[in-house]
Amino acid sequence: MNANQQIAILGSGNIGLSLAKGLVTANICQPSQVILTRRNIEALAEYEEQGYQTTSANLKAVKKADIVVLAVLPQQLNKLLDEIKPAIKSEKQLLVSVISGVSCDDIRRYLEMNIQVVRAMPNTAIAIGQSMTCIATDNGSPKNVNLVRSLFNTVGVTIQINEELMTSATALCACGIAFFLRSIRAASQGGTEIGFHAQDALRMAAQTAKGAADLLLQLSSHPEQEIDKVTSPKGCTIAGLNEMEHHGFSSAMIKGIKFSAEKAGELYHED
Ligand SMILES: NC(=O)C1=CN([C@@H]2O[C@H](COP(=O)(O)OP(=O)(O)OC[C@H]3O[C@@H](n4cnc5c(N)ncnc54)[C@H](O)[C@@H]3O)[C@@H](O)[C@H]2O)C=CC1
Ligand SMILES: O=C(O)[C@@H]1CCC=N1
Repeated sequence: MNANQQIAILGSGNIGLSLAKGLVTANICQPSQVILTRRNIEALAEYEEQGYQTTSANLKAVKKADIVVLAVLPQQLNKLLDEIKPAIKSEKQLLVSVISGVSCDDIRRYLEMNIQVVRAMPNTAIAIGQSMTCIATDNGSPKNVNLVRSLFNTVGVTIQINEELMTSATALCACGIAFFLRSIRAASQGGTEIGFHAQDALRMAAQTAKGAADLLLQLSSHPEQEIDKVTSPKGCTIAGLNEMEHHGFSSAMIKGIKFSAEKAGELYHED
């Protein structure tokens, strides 16, 4: 972003604030170029002290912004769109939506406007520059898609996918943070039961998970290839692994991800 541009994040909750922190930490913009909105702006006091613009006035924020990020819950979106519609100029702003289960077309239809919309599905690791962000659009120009990708590339890794796969991307990557965290937590609980203090067990489990992920990412290898290197014949790894599989370890993860993807597809249109 150049120094004159401003980005408005409408709905500065968990993911909106993670995005703001990530962009500032990566030096993409100064806090003063980021307008954070939230209904209760007292919750943003610490951000205001750090130099971010904070307001509950979405309309004013949109008027000032070049890039508008929609970051409210799916069920809060229509009310927000009603509020900001008068300030949206298709030739001025780019709309970026991180909202699960809402298509680019849903947004255009609701606004009754032919504005470019690019969807981005980050995860909360964006706050530390480690997001896996999936990008999709049905009418964004290559220039705008590249702009959004370049923003999110500074706070992790991006991949462009077909929009139909965005609910799947939500389950695998955005919800995925919680799934992997729960498995690390479970490993640490096992570690405590076999003798480590809880704090040590958690650190040991987290670093082991990080090492496992990096083996795949840095060596471009397959999990089973790396697993084969750990499982000594008649050893304790294969014994533990098979015991986990007898209890449905892989199956639980697969079923959970499928269920999560189904739910992601229903979030906007339910109730
Ligand atoms: N939390 C996550 O890891 C991810 C969330 N998402 C999507 O991002 C969106 C937000 O999720 P979270 O940050 O988890 O929810 P959240 O509830 O933490 O944040 C939403 C924020 O929007 C604010 N808000 C609601 N209506 C508003 C309005 N009219 N004007 C201004 N602010 C308003 C709420 O006060 C709240 O702070 C959802 O659509 C979710 O599907 C996408 C990827 C990852
Ligand atoms: O749980 C949710 O609905 C949101 C979407 C992806 C991550 N959190």
